[in-house]
Amino acid sequence: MTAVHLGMPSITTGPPAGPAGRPDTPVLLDSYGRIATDLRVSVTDRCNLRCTYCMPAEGLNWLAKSALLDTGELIRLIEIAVLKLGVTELRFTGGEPLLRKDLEEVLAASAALSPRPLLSLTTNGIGLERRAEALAAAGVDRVNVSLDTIQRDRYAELTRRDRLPDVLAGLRAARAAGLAPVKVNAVLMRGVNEDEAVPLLEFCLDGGYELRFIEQMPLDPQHGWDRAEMVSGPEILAALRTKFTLTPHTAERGAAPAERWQVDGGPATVGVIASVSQPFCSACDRTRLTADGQLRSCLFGQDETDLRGPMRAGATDEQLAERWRAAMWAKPAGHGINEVGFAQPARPMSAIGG
Ligand SMILES: Nc1nc2c(ncn2[C@@H]2O[C@H](COP(=O)(O)OP(=O)(O)OP(=O)(O)O)[C@@H](O)[C@H]2O)c(=O)[nH]1
Ligand SMILES: C[S@@+](CC[C@H](N)C(=O)[O-])C[C@H]1O[C@@H](n2cnc3c(N)ncnc32)[C@H](O)[C@@H]1O
Ligand code: SF4
Ligand code: SF4
Repeated sequence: MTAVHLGMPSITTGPPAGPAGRPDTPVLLDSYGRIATDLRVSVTDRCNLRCTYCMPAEGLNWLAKSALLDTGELIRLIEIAVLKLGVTELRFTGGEPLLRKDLEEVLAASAALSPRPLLSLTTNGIGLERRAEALAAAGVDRVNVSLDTIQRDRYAELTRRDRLPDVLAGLRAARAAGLAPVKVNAVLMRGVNEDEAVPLLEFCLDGGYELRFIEQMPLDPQHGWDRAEMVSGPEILAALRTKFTLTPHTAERGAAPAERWQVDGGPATVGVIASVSQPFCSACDRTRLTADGQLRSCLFGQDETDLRGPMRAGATDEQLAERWRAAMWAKPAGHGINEVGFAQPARPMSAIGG
């Protein structure tokens, strides 16, 4: 599917047009006709791991505490998204979202909204063992845990922290707390862990986790991404097929980044998030909020819209909602990674919210 640009002349019926041809609708519509119903909220840019492909050993220049949205500000923007802008799903991410001590409070406030949004978390799993029950009680529906290797030495090298046992305990705790399905996200890297496609799937089949492999994208702070080094979706599928029979999953994919396959006839599945080799931007339903209150219409966008400044200056809910709608109308068609002249956004993945 290709995104079709909704220019002003093509809109002849329906709601009246707003600024720059935007129809006066309450939802987060963009000029290509997509509606964002999935808000990804980064609650911090900090992390307790240092995955080599994500941040340097010394960490990054973290946002100052005063720059971060506080609990009340976060909840207010979530309320605006759900109650005024038609957002139906919230994903909390980071950095490492479990580093936010007020996460359960934000989750509980989100779960109390009517209509209640779906709530999920993307985490590295450190500390999940201790918090899984509380997260479930606060209203989290499901979690995605990042795990790129099941070899302890390799994990310590790749993340620069010897924490694999904590992550495995976190996965078990999430499953026990009923946060289903528990998904596992893995990035394969050439010469690092590309030999783990099959072992990771065996591990997830054993544990009852839903595994997805992710193509590495140009979002590293070092700007060192190299297309030739990326382990692509087709390569990953070929590796899996040396051991498993994969058949396309019949469920409607919708806006999901992962293309899913049934493993050995099902019901277990494995997914591939091939953002680079098979972009899914034309069906995108995402809007993003950074931990310092900047709105991004696209993971790869060059522009951000400040919500924190106006909010702290006394803007009303409707004024903030209007800024949000206007920013989303200007959302780009796609990430442009495969186009000449592509430029990586200034913020790395960990500061945008992966
Ligand atoms: N290009 C692109 N990639 C994305 C986007 N959102 C997530 N991803 C990629 O998908 C990976 C997994 O994201 P998750 O946080 O698990 O979210 P998800 O796959 O949408 O989650 P589910 O709803 O559980 O399937 C991320 O690490 C990114 O690599 C997006 O909007 N654009
Ligand atoms: C940025 S992290 C944030 C949440 C949490 N710290 C975690 O690791 O799950 C979210 C996801 O982004 C993935 N990621 C980080 N850098 C990436 C890149 N350049 N390309 C693709 N995925 C990336 C990670 O592997 C992880 O699964
Ligand atoms: S991928 Fe997640 S866990 Fe790893 S360094 Fe980045 S933010 Fe931290
Ligand atoms: S790259 Fe941008 S347009 Fe494409 S799926 Fe991600 S957020 Fe949506």
